Amino acid sequence: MPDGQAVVARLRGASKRYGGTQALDGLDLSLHAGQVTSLLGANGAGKSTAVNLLLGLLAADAGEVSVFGRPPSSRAARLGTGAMLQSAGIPDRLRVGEVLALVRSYYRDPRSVADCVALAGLDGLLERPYRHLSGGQQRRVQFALAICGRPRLLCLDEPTTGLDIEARQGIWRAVRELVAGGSAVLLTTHYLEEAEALADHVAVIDRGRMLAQGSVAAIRAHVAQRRIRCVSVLDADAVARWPGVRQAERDGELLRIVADVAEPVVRRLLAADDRLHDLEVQRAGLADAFLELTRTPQQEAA
Ligand SMILES: Nc1ncnc2c1ncn2[C@@H]1O[C@H](COP(=O)(O)OP(=O)(O)OP(=O)(O)O)[C@@H](O)[C@H]1O
Repeated sequence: MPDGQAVVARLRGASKRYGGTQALDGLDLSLHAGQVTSLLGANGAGKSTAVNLLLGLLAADAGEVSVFGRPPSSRAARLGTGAMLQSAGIPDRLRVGEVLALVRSYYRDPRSVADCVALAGLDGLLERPYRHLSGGQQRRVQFALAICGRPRLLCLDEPTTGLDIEARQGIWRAVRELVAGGSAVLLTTHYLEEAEALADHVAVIDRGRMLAQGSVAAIRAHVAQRRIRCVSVLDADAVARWPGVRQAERDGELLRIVADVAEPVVRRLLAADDRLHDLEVQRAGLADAFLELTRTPQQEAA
């Protein structure tokens, strides 16, 4: 667990059931000031439910939920929390500048319009009716609304889905800036490279339970494997039987290998094929670790 930073929000043993579906099952999660926590999990794992509990939009059936030490539905928690959810509910007859003015008016010390425009990339959009914006532009407006109250807790539920690379990187820059200013950010995403780029802390959940949590490096360490790639004429099935090789397959002229430890396999490859070239070795990424963890749901938390 990250330490040294104040806990801003917490789920403790939180459970939530919808009819026959146990969406959250005793989940513990702490969000710390100045850190991005990325909540990862397959579709239906319970991520949005956790976010909705923190926002006070749903009540837990059991366990405790607190934001700044208070119930999420309290005024202090609501005014100190910004959120970007999967559905926005913005009155779409308004212009972007009008929506922003409306939401800014809720807060005592809102961020300036110029800051919101710069952080969310809204240049040239303030006069446009919200309903005429592209999906990606609407997401940027939603981000501006989430941050305009200078939230100490920012919940972003799949914020960059459908955004182009530039817009996505704009949101990443803004998140880094907010975190550097001390906000706690909860980010749910299916883009694992996004979690890899932003998260100080990663929590992987499955069927409403915590599977593993820790730094990106700690989660990656669940999978020690290396990926080896080279152009070689060696027979993939034969290589797959070498000691320490988990998997080998041919992809055109490429041989792709997954190995427990790279060096002995690389030595043997070079010895077996003196015309082998374009050799690359990569460590497992967060995506490999995520797949491994969610394939073996009984695995203990880190
Ligand atoms: N209002 C609801 N009524 C009934 N079941 C629901 C409701 N909301 C969520 N669920 C169920 O609860 C489980 C968790 O849903 P949740 O939306 O929290 O998952 P998620 O991890 O956010 O998924 P995704 O990645 O698809 O957004 C799912 O099985 C979902 O079908």
